[in-house]
Amino acid sequence: MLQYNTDGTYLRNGPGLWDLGDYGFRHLFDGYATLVRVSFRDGHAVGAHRQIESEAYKAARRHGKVCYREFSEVPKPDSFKSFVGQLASLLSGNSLTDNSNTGVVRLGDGRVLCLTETVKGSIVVDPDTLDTVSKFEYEDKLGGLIHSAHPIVTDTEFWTLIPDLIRPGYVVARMDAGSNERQFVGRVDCRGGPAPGWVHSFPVTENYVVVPEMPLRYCAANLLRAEPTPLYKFQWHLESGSYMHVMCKASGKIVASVEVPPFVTFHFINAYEEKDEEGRVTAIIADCCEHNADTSILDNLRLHNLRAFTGEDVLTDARVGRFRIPLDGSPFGELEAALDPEEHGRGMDMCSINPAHLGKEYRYAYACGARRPCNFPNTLTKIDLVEKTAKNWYEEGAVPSEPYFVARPGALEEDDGVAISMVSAKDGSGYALVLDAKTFKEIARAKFPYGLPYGLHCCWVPRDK
Ligand SMILES: CC1=C(/C=C/C(C)=C\C=C\C(C)=C\C=C\C=C(C)\C=C\C=O)C(C)(C)CCC1
Ligand SMILES: [Fe+2]
Repeated sequence: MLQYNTDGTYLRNGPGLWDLGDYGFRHLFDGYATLVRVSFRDGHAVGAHRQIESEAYKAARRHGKVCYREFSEVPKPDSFKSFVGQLASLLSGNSLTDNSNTGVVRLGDGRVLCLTETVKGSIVVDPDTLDTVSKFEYEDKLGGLIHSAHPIVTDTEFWTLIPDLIRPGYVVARMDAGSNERQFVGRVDCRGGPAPGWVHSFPVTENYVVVPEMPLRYCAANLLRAEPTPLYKFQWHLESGSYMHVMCKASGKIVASVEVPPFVTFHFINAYEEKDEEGRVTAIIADCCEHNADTSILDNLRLHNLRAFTGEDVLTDARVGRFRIPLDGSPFGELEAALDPEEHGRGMDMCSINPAHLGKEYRYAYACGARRPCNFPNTLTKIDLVEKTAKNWYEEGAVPSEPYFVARPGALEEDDGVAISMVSAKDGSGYALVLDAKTFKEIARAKFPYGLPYGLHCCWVPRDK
């Protein structure tokens, strides 16, 4: 029995199925999407889980093998002829996966969408039955085969970033709630390297979109390869430089483009406008889960490493990376740790905030941190960016997923609510964990009748909506 007075459904998406008969995937991000639901009602929790019926998943089930290009795996060409065929289908985007195993968002009009990095991998699901309802198809001419897996979604709009691999750059687009038509807002040309930097996510402020250009760049040749390369679909171009661009939401004009120290991030936490005493915007502050400019986190996440914890501390260090992007025309921006990474055990990823503070000044972030030695983030951490401290939750041998913040209805304070996570316990069982976001102490846990795989991102569907 849960003593928790917010009714609604917590949804979590992630790559949950890594085995096809005798064949096993090798990387965490390859798994076929598993959607989990925990519905809270009158103090009780009811759970369910289901595979998303993507074309990639259905074809793999039908043929007992990988049929589309996943994060690290690609279909094995049976012959040179079929390889040529694959090349053609890659150029058209046909061979790319629609395995929407990364995020789940509730759009302003109530539709629930599962997402990955491919545009075709946007799939509408039913949050009650977990049915795969339909493909989400854009009704515009913007095109693009890949996009940021994390759009910015509010009750009224949707912002997305589309990398352009042909003419290296990014297109920024927005879409009204209730529509399937993205509108072109503006374009950022890359300042370095042969291809755009990977944009798994990006932040916005009230008036600006921040476009990151990191030295971990998409690589067309790696997209074509049959075997996983050390950096999968990407290449590290330290020499290309790292940049942060700021685009005005209203005009689509670039108001700042600065060089910054090298960085590696999947997840931006939030961003806001820094103002002087007269209320003029002087800089953009953008925070992310930053892996100390080290790409080896991608290797850390190979299933072989995750399944073989030897007691050795192998998780690479991460921090809350805080960018300061000046708007006065200076050519350089800053990147520093927002707090001492020891506060959260030098592990930092899978973050959430109070959505009421999206794009605005904020104080708290919730994420997965580390208690060392470990091979994967194994704590939940509440970061106080003002005090520069962290409160940590830990249970021996447990692996918690993204702590997702849900505000208490009528809340006035930023941390008035709960953080919900799903935890895999040491004995293989699992439970949904509800932490008081203020104290970061456990309020309730609901045990599942069976263990569930690890998962990535979440959303909340309030009961009345
Ligand atoms: C990147 C491309 C593709 C696929 C991307 C996919 C399937 C997922 C990416 C997920 C990410 C980046 C998740 C990050 C999680 C980080 C964790 C758990 C960190 C923990 C460390 O502390 C396609 C779809 C194959 C297309 C090409 C590009
Ligand atoms: Fe993500």
